[in-house]
Amino acid sequence: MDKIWGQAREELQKIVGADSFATWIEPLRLTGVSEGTAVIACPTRFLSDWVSRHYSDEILKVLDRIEGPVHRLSFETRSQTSRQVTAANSEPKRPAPRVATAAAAEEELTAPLDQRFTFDNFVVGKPNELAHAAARRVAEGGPVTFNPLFLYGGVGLGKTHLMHAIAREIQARQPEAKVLYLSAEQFMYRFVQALRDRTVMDFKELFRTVSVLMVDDVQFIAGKDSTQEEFFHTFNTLVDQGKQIVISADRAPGEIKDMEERIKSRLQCGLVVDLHPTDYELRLGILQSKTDSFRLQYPGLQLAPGVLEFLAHRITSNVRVLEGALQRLFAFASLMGREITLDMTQECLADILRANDRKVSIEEIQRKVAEHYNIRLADMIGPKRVRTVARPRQIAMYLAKQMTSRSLPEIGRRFGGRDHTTIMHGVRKIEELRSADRSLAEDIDLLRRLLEA
Ligand SMILES: Nc1ncnc2c1ncn2[C@@H]1O[C@H](COP(=O)(O)OP(=O)(O)OP(=O)(O)O)[C@@H](O)[C@H]1O
Repeated sequence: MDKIWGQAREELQKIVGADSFATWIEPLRLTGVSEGTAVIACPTRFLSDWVSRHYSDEILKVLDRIEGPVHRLSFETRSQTSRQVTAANSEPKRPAPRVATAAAAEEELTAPLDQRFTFDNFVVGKPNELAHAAARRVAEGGPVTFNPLFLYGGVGLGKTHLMHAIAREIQARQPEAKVLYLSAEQFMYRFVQALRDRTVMDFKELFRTVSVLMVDDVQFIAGKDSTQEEFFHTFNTLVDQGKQIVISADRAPGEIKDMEERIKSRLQCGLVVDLHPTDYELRLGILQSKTDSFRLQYPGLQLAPGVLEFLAHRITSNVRVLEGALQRLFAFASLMGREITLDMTQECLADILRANDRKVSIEEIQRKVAEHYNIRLADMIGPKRVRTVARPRQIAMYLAKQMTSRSLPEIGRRFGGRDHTTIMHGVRKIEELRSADRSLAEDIDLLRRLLEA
């Protein structure tokens, strides 16, 4: 069974994506297949409900392909108290009314925490230091100083990572504390289910007995009136009882449209902190930290100097994209059995690099470098070979290769019709010098920053 499930997991990861896979599919196990029914063990009822509603088609298709006819999924939760069956092309069965104990029900409610999202793995830099410090403070427990802690920021900047890290840390420090972590979407889903099953009182009771409530992506309930109402009451009760609440969203409370004013104002009562877009240093730090873990996964892979710096400069959209790019690069290099070089990086990540292209032109680069080294712009394209001119020219070639998506022959044309091998030589020369000559490396960083500004 493990072999079949191993294969199925690989396929499912490709279909649903790494994040959803880690959250929803990773905790599942296939325990048997008989007469067209695959039995899947699931740690909580909440997870099995969610998976059967959102991923049963994908799981059925994959198992059917690998294992032969599979028409139905049967989910077994750890307690074995219930079995939920989902058939292909049919609506999921309505779960039977529950008479679970409070502890079991709570376990069902809490969304699974991603093992990778810990404080240790979170790289701190200027843009996220305040959010990180606040998250740490909440995770340490002790008297509640700000309630709620409201974390917000753009896509993929680490909100969920910090939320999971807080939840894990509190659980580790105070095993008796009831930490309830879930997304606002899951909150709504459970609330609607409670309405349908007429178990709203249980739902209320459950939420109101937790020690720490953490709700991710709260903007999701904007415009969902009855869910907002319920959320508001839960929120107030917990705050009144001095229980810690942690909320995340993709924007500041005041900017969430279709959210009731009273909720917005409640959300702003504690500490509101912003995860700012990453800067170069933070991106480089994250890449270095991820590279350390990839090195364990792909032992023996060589990484040429300058590749991480190149990625940190060129991929500025968000950390998820940055991570994905690095992952692809390591997987590609390991398949090819080759060192990760700048050329390979550009080839393998062409699509991501294009999407992140900051559109610095070669002319701008030449102008800035000429200004910086106090040489004439005409010398950038001219034939002079004295070092005081040739070195800045090579630096400009290097920056053109790193900061634009132009090919070597194209760059050559902009440098007075030079051959692509001359450009390649220039780029290599600067790569070598960069690692040996600190002041040159600093000069290049400064130039790059000026060009990015
Ligand atoms: N400072 C950081 N250090 C290490 N990894 C980070 C950091 N910031 C983000 N990441 C990683 O980037 C990825 C995206 O982060 P996360 O899911 O927390 O983003 P988010 O802000 O919740 O995004 P969304 O708005 O899409 O929900 C995760 O894999 C996370 O581990």
